[in-house]
Formats: sequence, C-alpha cells, structure tokens
Amino acid sequence: MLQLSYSPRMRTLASQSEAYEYCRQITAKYSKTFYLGTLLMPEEKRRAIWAIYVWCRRTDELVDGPQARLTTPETLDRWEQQLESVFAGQAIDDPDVALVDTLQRFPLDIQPFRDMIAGQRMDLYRSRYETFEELKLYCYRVAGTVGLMTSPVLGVDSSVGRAPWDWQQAACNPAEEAIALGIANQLTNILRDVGEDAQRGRIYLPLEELALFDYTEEDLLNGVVDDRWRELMRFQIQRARKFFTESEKGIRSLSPDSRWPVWAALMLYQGILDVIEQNQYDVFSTRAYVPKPQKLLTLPIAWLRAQAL
Ligand SMILES: CC(C)=CCC/C(C)=C/CC/C(C)=C/CC/C(C)=C/[C@@H]1[C@@H](COP(=O)(O)OP(=O)(O)O)[C@]1(C)CC/C=C(\C)CC/C=C(\C)CCC=C(C)C
Ligand SMILES: [Mn+2]
Repeated sequence: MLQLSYSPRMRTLASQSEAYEYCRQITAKYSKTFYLGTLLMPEEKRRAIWAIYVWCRRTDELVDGPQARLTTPETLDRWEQQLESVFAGQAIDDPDVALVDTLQRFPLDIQPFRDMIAGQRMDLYRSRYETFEELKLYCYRVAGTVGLMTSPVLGVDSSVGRAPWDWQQAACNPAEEAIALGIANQLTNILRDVGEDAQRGRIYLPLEELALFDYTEEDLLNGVVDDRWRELMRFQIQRARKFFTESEKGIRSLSPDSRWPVWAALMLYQGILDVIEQNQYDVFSTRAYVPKPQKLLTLPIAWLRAQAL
C-alpha cells in the first residue's frame, strides 16, 4: 500500500536511487498510463516525473485513500509544511528525497503544488458543484496544476514557431495548454468514475447541467442510464474533448524528447472517452479503460503526431 503516513523515523533517509526506485514502483503500480508515458522519456526526465507523480499521489490519497477518514484540514496544513521543507531542500521522509533531487535538476515552481493541496481541501468540505465554472476551478487545482508542475521537466522548445508569420504558434501559450491537458484528464477521470464517486456521495457533474437534461441527483445516485443520461454524457464528453484539443497545440512547444510521451499520455487518457461511448455511457456498471493492445497501438501513432510541427 502506498505508505502515506510516513512518520519520520530516527534513521537515515533513503538514498536518491532508492527513493527514485520507490517512485518508479508507485507510478507503475498506480497509473499504467502515465508510467507508460514516462518510459518514452530520457532517464533524468522520467525520474523527475516519477518523483512528482508520487507527491501528487500522496496528496490525493490523503483525501481519497484508505487513510482519508483520518484526514483533517490540519493534516493538509502539515502536508503543506512538509512541501515547504522539500522546496527548502530538506527531505522529511524517503519519497521526498527524490523530489528534493528533482528540484535541484529542474526549476519547479511551488505554487502549483500549493494549489493542488487547495484542491484537495475542496474535497474535504465539498461534494457538489453547481456550475461548470466552480468545477473548472477544482479541475485546475487537482489536475491543471499537474501540467504546470511537469512543464519545467518536459521543457519548452523556445525555437519552435517564433517567426512572426507563424500565427499558430504565436497564439500558443504553453502554460495554458498544459493546464488544459490536466483539466481534460480530470474531466475524463470524473466521467469514468461517476459511479465510484456517487458511492462516496460525491457528484462532480455540475448540478445546473443535470437539470438542463432533466436528470436528477437521485437518478445519478441510483445509476439510471436512459436517454437523458446519454445526452448529458454526450455533452460532457464533447467538452472534455475540447480541452484535449486546446492542449494539443501546446505539445508543439515542448522539447522534442517530451512530445512523444505527452502525445501518448494524451491519447491514452482521451481513449477512455471513446470507451465510455462504446459502453453506451454506462459508467455505473462498467469501468471504462483502454485495453493494453490498444494502448500499445497508440504509441506509434503518438510518435508520428510528435514529428509534426
Ligand atoms: C507523461 C506525463 C508527463 C504524465 C504526468 C504524470 C503525473 C505527474 C500525474 C499526476 C497524477 C496525480 C496522481 C495527480 C493527483 C490528483 C489526481 C488523481 C489527478 C487526476 C489524475 C488521474 O490519476 P489516475 O489516472 O491515477 O486516476 P485515479 O486517481 O486512479 O482516479 C488526473 C486525471 C490529473 C492528471 C493530469 C495530468 C497527467 C496533467 C497532464 C499535463 C501535462 C503532462 C502537461 C503537458 C504540457 C503541455 C504544454 C500540453
Ligand atoms: Mn482525488
């Protein structure tokens, strides 16, 4: 189990290689999709992504994991203090050792990490969202921030499309596109996990949009799949795809060795939306996932898309 409640024992911390190996194992265990993406990266970058992934996973599990019932606002305060220590170069426990080393290699900004903790705080006291604007703030905090956290590792290729006549690139803002990919992933995650979240009394879909399709909270909590639900899901999927499309032009700005892994991660996650459609939008009885053969088939296609400028 992902050891989150690390009580710093009076012993020497793990070595950097031990800490990175732990991060590799956790990433491989908890997210086959992102792990596969990192294997397409150079060693230094993939290790940094593993370190960031484990911090993100630990943060999410404080509120979504087995220990969640013990988590209070003060727990998140202490976690934020531990984050400040890490950014000051002080590892508190073993996984921190990898992130401290990553910080010495890549210019990570602490603010997206703080914002993710703010997103997890929302999960402590909030289980409904009235409008998409409210939900978008949550998605930025728990997922858009991941795009900002990882961008300094992925690297932005400043040579790409700086010519004034390159109108496409001129309109590009890598930070906005990185956030858009995170939001697209989170919206997909929400659609995939509607049933699971409902079991925990959480409804992320905006209530005003349920009403738009004459679908009630009670219908959702009872897992009702009918034409109203399918219309509501078509609307949600269409919007999630818009955020994926928005992020695509940002991938052109990334360092060449990051474009393939990010295209792969984007296509693999977006593939979940296709599976939800194939499952006739029944996300209550069937968990949508991309089968492994299809995942592997995505890789050469992602490689080709990464070549296009
Ligand atoms: C290949 C690559 C760079 C991957 C990034 C890997 C990474 C660091 C992911 C962190 C994921 C995480 C655990 C975040 C904590 C909060 C949370 C759970 C967010 C949701 C992720 C889903 O995780 P999972 O699939 O494991 O689902 P369950 O928890 O099991 O339900 C999210 C959906 C957010 C994921 C967001 C991203 C991966 C951001 C992607 C954006 C970029 C890589 C930026 C690319 C840059 C440009 C310019 C486009
Ligand atoms: Mn969560």
